[in-house]
Amino acid sequence: MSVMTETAVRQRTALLEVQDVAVHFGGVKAVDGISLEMHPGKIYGVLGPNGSGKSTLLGAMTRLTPLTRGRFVLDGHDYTKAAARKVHHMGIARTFQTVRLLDDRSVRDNILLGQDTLPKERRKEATARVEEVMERVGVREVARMRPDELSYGMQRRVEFARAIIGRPRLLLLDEPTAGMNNTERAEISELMKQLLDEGVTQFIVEHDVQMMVDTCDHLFAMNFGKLIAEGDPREVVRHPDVQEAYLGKGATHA
Ligand SMILES: Nc1ncnc2c1ncn2[C@@H]1O[C@H](COP(=O)(O)OP(=O)(O)OP(=O)(O)O)[C@@H](O)[C@H]1O
Repeated sequence: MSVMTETAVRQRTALLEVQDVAVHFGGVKAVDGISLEMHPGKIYGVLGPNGSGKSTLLGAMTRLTPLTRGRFVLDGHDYTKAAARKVHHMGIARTFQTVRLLDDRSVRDNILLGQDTLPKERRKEATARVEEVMERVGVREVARMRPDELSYGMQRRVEFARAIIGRPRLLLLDEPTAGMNNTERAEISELMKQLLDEGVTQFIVEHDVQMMVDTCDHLFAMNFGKLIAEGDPREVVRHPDVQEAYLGKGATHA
């Protein structure tokens, strides 16, 4: 048997394993038996038409949405039954498709909000980092303002800052560039690449196919709650089932 270095062992271990996950809402099979793996140091994306189950999958991964069946394993630890708060502590953070900020708190307080439940040391560390994080996502000048005084694009940046302040290992982004102009989109893509360099594995739900091809290392495609393709982004968007499901029959893209 060959002796593997520690690095080789780590590379073989998936950061996140999703095993036969299903989420049914009554008769609606929003997620219907998804199995996938994400490895450290990559940007993953999921494409799929409206209602194909992308956001539900993301909600299930963070344990905010109850599972019908399946398992989640983060770095070898099964967290299928863990509370959402615990999952956050384990290093999974997310942004939401619709901005969820508190309008009676400042931008700065909103960014720190999710840290309340962390152990004291990690909370202190997050507070010490808040200026740097605000600078990074471009909201430092509006730190004292309330979210409802900001443009939608700025509100999305605040959400992004809130998700990265705790240094997650896995960052789940639900349509991070929705409502943004091209310059802002490019800035978010750049920020994602920087985070990747710092070792933050990412999973993005996004309808912007070109951005997904440009940004992601690996794409998943969903339809009717199932995985219909995965692999190299350019190959996935050319896959006949993806073309038909997502891009419309006869469409060509990328
Ligand atoms: N809380 C819920 N109760 C009942 N049905 C739900 C619930 N959440 C989602 N669904 C249904 O589950 C299916 C998948 O929805 P989901 O929002 O996950 O899709 P999506 O791929 O993220 O869509 P979009 O691209 O429009 O955001 C849809 O049919 C939706 O109506």
